[in-house]
Amino acid sequence: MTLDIRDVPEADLDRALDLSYLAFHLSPGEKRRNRHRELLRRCTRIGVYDGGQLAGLAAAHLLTLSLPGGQLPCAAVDFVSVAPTHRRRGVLSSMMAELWRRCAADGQPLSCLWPSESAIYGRYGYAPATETYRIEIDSARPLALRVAPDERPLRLIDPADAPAVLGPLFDATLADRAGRFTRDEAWWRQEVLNLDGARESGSGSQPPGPPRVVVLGEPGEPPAGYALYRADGNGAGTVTVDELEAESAPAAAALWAYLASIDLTTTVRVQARPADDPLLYIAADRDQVRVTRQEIDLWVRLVDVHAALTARSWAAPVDVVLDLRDTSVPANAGRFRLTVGDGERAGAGAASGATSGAASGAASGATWKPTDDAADISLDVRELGACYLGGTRLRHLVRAGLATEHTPGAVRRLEAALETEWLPFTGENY
Ligand SMILES: CC(=O)SCCNC(=O)CCNC(=O)[C@H](O)C(C)(C)COP(=O)(O)OP(=O)(O)OC[C@H]1O[C@@H](n2cnc3c(N)ncnc32)[C@H](O)[C@@H]1OP(=O)(O)O
Repeated sequence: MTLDIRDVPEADLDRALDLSYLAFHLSPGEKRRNRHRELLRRCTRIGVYDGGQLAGLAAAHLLTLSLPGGQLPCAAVDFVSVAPTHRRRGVLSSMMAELWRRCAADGQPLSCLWPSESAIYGRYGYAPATETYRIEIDSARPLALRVAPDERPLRLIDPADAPAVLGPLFDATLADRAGRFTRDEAWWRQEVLNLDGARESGSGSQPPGPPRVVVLGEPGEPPAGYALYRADGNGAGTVTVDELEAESAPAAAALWAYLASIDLTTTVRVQARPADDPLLYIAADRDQVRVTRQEIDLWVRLVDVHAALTARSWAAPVDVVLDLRDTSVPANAGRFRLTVGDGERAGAGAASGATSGAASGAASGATWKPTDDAADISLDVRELGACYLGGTRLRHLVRAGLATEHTPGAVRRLEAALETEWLPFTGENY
């Protein structure tokens, strides 16, 4: 069997979708298929051909991910499918190797994905980097909060107007939360608001199509917060919250109080919230606001460690030598000195919301240089990726035996530099 790895041309988009549906056991209708075709058309597409047969497919959306104090282009892997007749012969491994080459050529220092099975992607250097909570509010009674709600008016707006009205507030959140994707108008319309109704939104009895959009603030002024939600039922129904952003705790309190007071509903179900969501602290009765599920969210891979480390901001100065293992991308492997000389300046980038553009190493104040000096810490690129957005504590990985500290105190110092004000959060899927 001679396998040939090459780009999947647009002419093969339908074959690629058929392979994907075969691998995932799906039979979508025309609307969903059209959506998938359009998504796949915009992706980088790597195919493995066995003669005339497409036997393997890996695609990557070209997205931009928020980092502590910045943003970087990110290859967001999707549609990974190998024909059942060709599995376990290294097809996936060959596609991942090709993906690293493409990332280097296309200037994407990061890659991310949601795995179909957690056991698959660690071997390729991916690690869980963000976490999400599912939250349920018992709204059969008024929501008791310890913070007085912002008293500005709430209004429902046409979802078609939402990208323009909500976009600036969402963009501002990127400076606080690493792990989020930037959005353009098309992303808002199709992926977030489902304006064409092609996305598989609406679980169970929840209606598909666009969500309700409620905005906090005086008309004509920038909103202080918003929520995207759906309501169903008749008497004991459920409000399902897709997204909620607020500029302050009182603004968030106003929106949560609104969602919990919608008539004919008794439960508010929140699909994805950060693990440090202020709601968990301002709820006066924590029995009324329960975390019903805790999940790994986004998996991240540092494809170009130098670009990744010099693009983020750092919370404290640090000077450590890391002995880094990377079996898939050898250019990352070796002993390197990470120096962040000016912690104050590095932190200021995040505080001022310096989020525009791609890699901007100048703002981070970090250098990452090869060295012959003895290592302070040894670890795999997978563990560095887990800590990169600030969601995993390096000391926990050392305690778990996945990284080694050679110089006492080095792990604490690096951990202090990696720390972020808020935990990273993704909160949406593509
Ligand atoms: C981001 C995404 O799109 S996630 C979606 C992934 N796709 C799916 O789940 C669809 C159904 N499954 C498939 O299409 C295939 O089985 C794939 C893509 C998961 C694996 O493709 P294959 O070509 O069989 O993988 P390949 O032969 O390259 O295996 C590489 C390694 O991963 C391991 N591996 C592959 N699949 C799995 C799995 N499901 N669970 C655990 N290990 C796995 C192999 O054992 C092998 O290990 P080794 O390097 O130690 O020998």
